Amino acid sequence: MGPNQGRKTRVIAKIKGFTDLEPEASGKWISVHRPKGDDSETVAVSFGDESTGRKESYELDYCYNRREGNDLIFPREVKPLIEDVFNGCNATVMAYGARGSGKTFTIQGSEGKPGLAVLAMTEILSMAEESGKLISISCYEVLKDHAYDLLDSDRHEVLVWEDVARGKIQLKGLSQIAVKSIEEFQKLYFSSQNSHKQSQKMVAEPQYRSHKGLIIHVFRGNESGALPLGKMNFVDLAGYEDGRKKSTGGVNLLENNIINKSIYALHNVVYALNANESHVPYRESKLTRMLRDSLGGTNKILMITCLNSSFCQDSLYMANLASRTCKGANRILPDSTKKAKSMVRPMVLSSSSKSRLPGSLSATAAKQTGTRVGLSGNKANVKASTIKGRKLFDEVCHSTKSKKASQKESLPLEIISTVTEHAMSKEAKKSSCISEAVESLTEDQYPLQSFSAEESDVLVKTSTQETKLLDKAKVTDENNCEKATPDIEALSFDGADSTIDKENNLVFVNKDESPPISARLQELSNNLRLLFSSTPSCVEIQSKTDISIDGRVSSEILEPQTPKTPEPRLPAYGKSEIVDNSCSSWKAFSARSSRMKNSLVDEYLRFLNTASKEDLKRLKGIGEKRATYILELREESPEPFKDLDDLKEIGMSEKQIKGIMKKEMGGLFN
Ligand SMILES: Nc1ncnc2c1ncn2[C@@H]1O[C@H](COP(=O)(O)OP(=O)(O)OP(=O)(O)O)[C@@H](O)[C@H]1O
Repeated sequence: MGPNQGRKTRVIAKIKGFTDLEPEASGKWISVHRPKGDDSETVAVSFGDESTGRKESYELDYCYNRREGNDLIFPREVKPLIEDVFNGCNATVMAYGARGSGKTFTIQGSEGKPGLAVLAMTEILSMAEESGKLISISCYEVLKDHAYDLLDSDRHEVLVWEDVARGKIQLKGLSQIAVKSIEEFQKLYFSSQNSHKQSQKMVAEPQYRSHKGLIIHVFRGNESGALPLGKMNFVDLAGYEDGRKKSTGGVNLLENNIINKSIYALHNVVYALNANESHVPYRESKLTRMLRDSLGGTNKILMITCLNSSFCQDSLYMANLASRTCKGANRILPDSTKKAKSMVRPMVLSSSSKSRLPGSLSATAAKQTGTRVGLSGNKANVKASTIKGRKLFDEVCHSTKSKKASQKESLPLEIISTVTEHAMSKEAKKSSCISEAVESLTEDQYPLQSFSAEESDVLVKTSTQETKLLDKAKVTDENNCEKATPDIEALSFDGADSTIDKENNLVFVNKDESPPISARLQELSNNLRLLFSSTPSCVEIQSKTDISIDGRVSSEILEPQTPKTPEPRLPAYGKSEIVDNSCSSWKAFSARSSRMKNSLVDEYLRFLNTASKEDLKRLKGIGEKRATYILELREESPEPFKDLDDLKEIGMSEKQIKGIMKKEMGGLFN
């Protein structure tokens, strides 16, 4: 590694090697200037736009050119991280970039050209053999902010549980398989990454893209009692694509926005860590939540910006992003920032003084990046890059920072791994497997009463056992998410539409003060009455947006209305429904009761998002500690509870919520 060896994060780039489709001549638009050759502390990556003659430069820690492959990147960048892992740290190597920029080639590699993960595993296995360590792997995929286990043939969903009090992350339901040889690893790894078996959700998406992650766990001890030592993450992020392009190659725009948002979220986290900010916005995406215990503290991060070798506007955006993230490392680079102006602006490569990034966050991000981490050479902007508490890309303004959040970051993080039985090939099954589930608490073991104020010190289900490696048996985690998911899904929102709904809901959040609980209950009561009113069964029931936050129900809803011919519409919970005139009473009843259920869930979540601490404590199952934690979460994000899944953040299961709601709301029917 170069002179930045001591740094927590290194942001480098790799220009994709030429392929048959991209002849050498096409690579002139991008060049690298390394002032001190291989030992350069920083390098400048320049992009020339042949049509306008403009040139833009971005400063990064290093950049590998087209001819420098993984065999060179590995010993310089990745091998030192492996040593850290064997010394008890976690390390994360991430490749991101435009679509087709060589991310998979860099991380995974191809036949005969091993990627960084494969080279790392070869080294790790050899070090493990020498030092008597045990190795296992997990593979996952993050699709639309949901994680799935890639070592499981059903690709069940993986849940991320955080024990904030103890600083632990639990990837609930993620399989681990022990590996002893590189052949064994390659078989598992490649089949998990490249298999066309998809979860049901994925099948519904013809051109889905996802982030793919590999975790290499290193254990000390022996097979009858191993303890986690460190882990190494490799993440191949989904390809970036400007969401505002006219043609996105058939890619779903919403999906694209989610992907871009999570790429920004990752950079925000790395920037905040580099800048030693007191608040690190891990909660902005599933991926950053999953990686949380590998990113903070003394853990190491290597970010690899993959750049297309021929002209690609999206690669420019990525280089810009990388350069900004690089600046989080307490460095101010006035010269290079003066150079970079407008080339990163989408569509138009000219004259604005403020650099903008496209995508879902563009409106806000453009405004904020202009003033926060400017690349325009404006001194104030350069200064802004070192201001603590600021972010590169910020969708919502975070008004206050929680001191407690910073305390949380400093807590020791341990790995709690959950092992599920997997259904891999016979060969895979032969390999010995991490066998003992760390814990197998079921929801039933956490009765509602256990979350009283006095006993709420356990915020999430946590392990009381150490992860152990056993030689043969594989034990199923009875509490894996396969069991939990159907219930959750029954009440959760459709991913795509709920995003829109959630954003709209922000309008209704009263941030200034929490209405009295009586008003809130009145509002719930109105909702319930509405749902139980004698409206003819085939008349559309108004969506919740017709009910105002102050508890009044619009007269338009209460007044009896002439039954209309129903039309397709987008109700509060995202799915387009038509109430058919010919529907049976049972269907009508089911539709209503499911709306009622959704309405209650929504009201409950809204209450958690807005109520005062005192009011929160009045809810069953909340208590002092949980109420305090909820307020902390609200400081980090104005609306932390968007769906039932988010309640796991405060250690509440769906079953508990339903029970609580039954108790809270039951009185309204009396
Ligand atoms: N350094 C390289 N040398 C030669 N060929 C490469 C190199 N990097 C990538 N390629 C080739 O370019 C193509 C795209 O690469 P790859 O699939 O790694 O891109 P990607 O960024 O992962 O794409 P996506 O965004 O679709 O996931 C592949 O055919 C790959 O073999």
